[in-house]
Amino acid sequence: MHFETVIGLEVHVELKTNSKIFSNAPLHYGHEPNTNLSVVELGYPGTLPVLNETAVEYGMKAAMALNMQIATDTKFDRKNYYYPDNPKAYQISQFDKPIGEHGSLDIEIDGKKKTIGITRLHLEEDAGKSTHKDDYSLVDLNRQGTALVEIVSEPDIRTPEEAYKYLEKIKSIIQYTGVSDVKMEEGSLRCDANISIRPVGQEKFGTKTELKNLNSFNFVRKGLEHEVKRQEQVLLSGGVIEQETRRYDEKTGETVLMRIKEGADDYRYFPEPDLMHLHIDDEWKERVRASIPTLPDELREKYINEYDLPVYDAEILTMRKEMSDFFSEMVESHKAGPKLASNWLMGNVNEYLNKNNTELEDTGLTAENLTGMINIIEDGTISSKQAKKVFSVLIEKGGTAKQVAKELGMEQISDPAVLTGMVTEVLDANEQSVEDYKNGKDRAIGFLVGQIMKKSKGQANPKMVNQILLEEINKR
Ligand SMILES: Nc1ncnc2c1ncn2[C@@H]1O[C@H](COP(=O)(O)OP(=O)(O)OP(=O)(O)O)[C@@H](O)[C@H]1O
Ligand SMILES: [Mg+2]
Ligand SMILES: [Mg+2]
Repeated sequence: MHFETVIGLEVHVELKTNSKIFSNAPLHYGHEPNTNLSVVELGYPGTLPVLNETAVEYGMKAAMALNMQIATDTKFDRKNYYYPDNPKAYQISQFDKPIGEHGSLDIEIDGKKKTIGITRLHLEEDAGKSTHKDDYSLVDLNRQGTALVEIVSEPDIRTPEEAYKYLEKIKSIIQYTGVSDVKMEEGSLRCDANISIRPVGQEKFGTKTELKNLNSFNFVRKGLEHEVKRQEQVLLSGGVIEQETRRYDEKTGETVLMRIKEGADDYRYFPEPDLMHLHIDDEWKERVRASIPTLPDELREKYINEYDLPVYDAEILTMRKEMSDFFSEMVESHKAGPKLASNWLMGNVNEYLNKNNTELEDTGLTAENLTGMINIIEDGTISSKQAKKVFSVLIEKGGTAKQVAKELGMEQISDPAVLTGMVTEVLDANEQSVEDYKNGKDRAIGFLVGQIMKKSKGQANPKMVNQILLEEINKR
């Protein structure tokens, strides 16, 4: 029997607000445990939540960037559950009136566009963080009350690879809006993956399991791949899939049972009595909409159509906003050739960023100086080999390419008069080679070029040397 896979993803994104969603406690990643707290997060009786306006705007921004309709009337609800990292014993979330609905995003699979529906985006507060040791557990409530959006996809995803692409796209779009750092390693982007299989041709969905503890996009893909196989085995051996939550184990690459999944009824959702309905008028919506920058899909089209970049280049350059801003500045403000600019960014620059695990904005490189370097390669001031050394200095320390090349003593000799002088000297000293060349031994040229390069300590412009050499030989 052949099965088809059905996947729906829940993505949680922490919003980069200065304070928490329902209190003025500050937000900092990596602070001493249990220091960024107020009585609201601690659930003291008699405390009241106050909604953070920026969190609402950030939620709207993310929802708009994902092509969603923004609610005019929205409200908050209590989702009740007890866990040590949730001292109030409920989470304020949104149940039946989320801030955003009916969205979508496009992914590309084998060169074809596929649209994935997004059911909803709702605002909620994050829980604290538990760390489990051998015989005890630690609770850090700093994260408690952090503004969060949950973005729930339609079950439109059909393969683990599509799930991977969907996550990359969501990450990129949210990163462009600036409402979150979307760093999976710091937990500001997290993903739960729901998955079921059904016999090919069957319309009704199979029972789903939900995978948690997926700490990278790669683990999401691997966890789903494993879960497809596991569910197939269960069904083929006559078993049934239980609706359950499973944990992905990074060491074994397998998924293991965590708990039988609660249904929505178990949470006893009810309207949050301490917060009023929130009305979002058109004026507010439009103000927020106007603050959304050009998003990656639109930029990608522009790079392909206006700058003639290959699809691959356009895709890589538009993944992160810093990168596309940098590229656009090179091309638009400093008139760099798009393909040359792209080659450097996708090649040496990306290689450096990956190797050093750093971001473009934390290096010494500027769009102006990288363009300047490309220009002095083009006009022959430095060779492309020398450029590698100049580049290292530019990205590590900064400076202009001209100045760095001068400091490294590597400016190419491109003055025709100086080069002609060198060529003449070498020809005078190697009459036999000149003779050989005239008798058809082409290899003699290589020897002569070598002598000139040696004389110039490698600094002669090779293109010009070749040209002048041939002219001077022909004169003899
Ligand atoms: N049969 C199915 N197979 C695979 N995915 C499914 C199936 N049915 C629903 N889904 C997906 O599962 C996800 C359910 O997420 P949702 O947030 O609505 O519920 P939940 O996981 O029960 O709630 P909670 O936020 O409490 O975890 C959605 O992305 C949906 O597309
Ligand atoms: Mg959910
Ligand atoms: Mg879920």
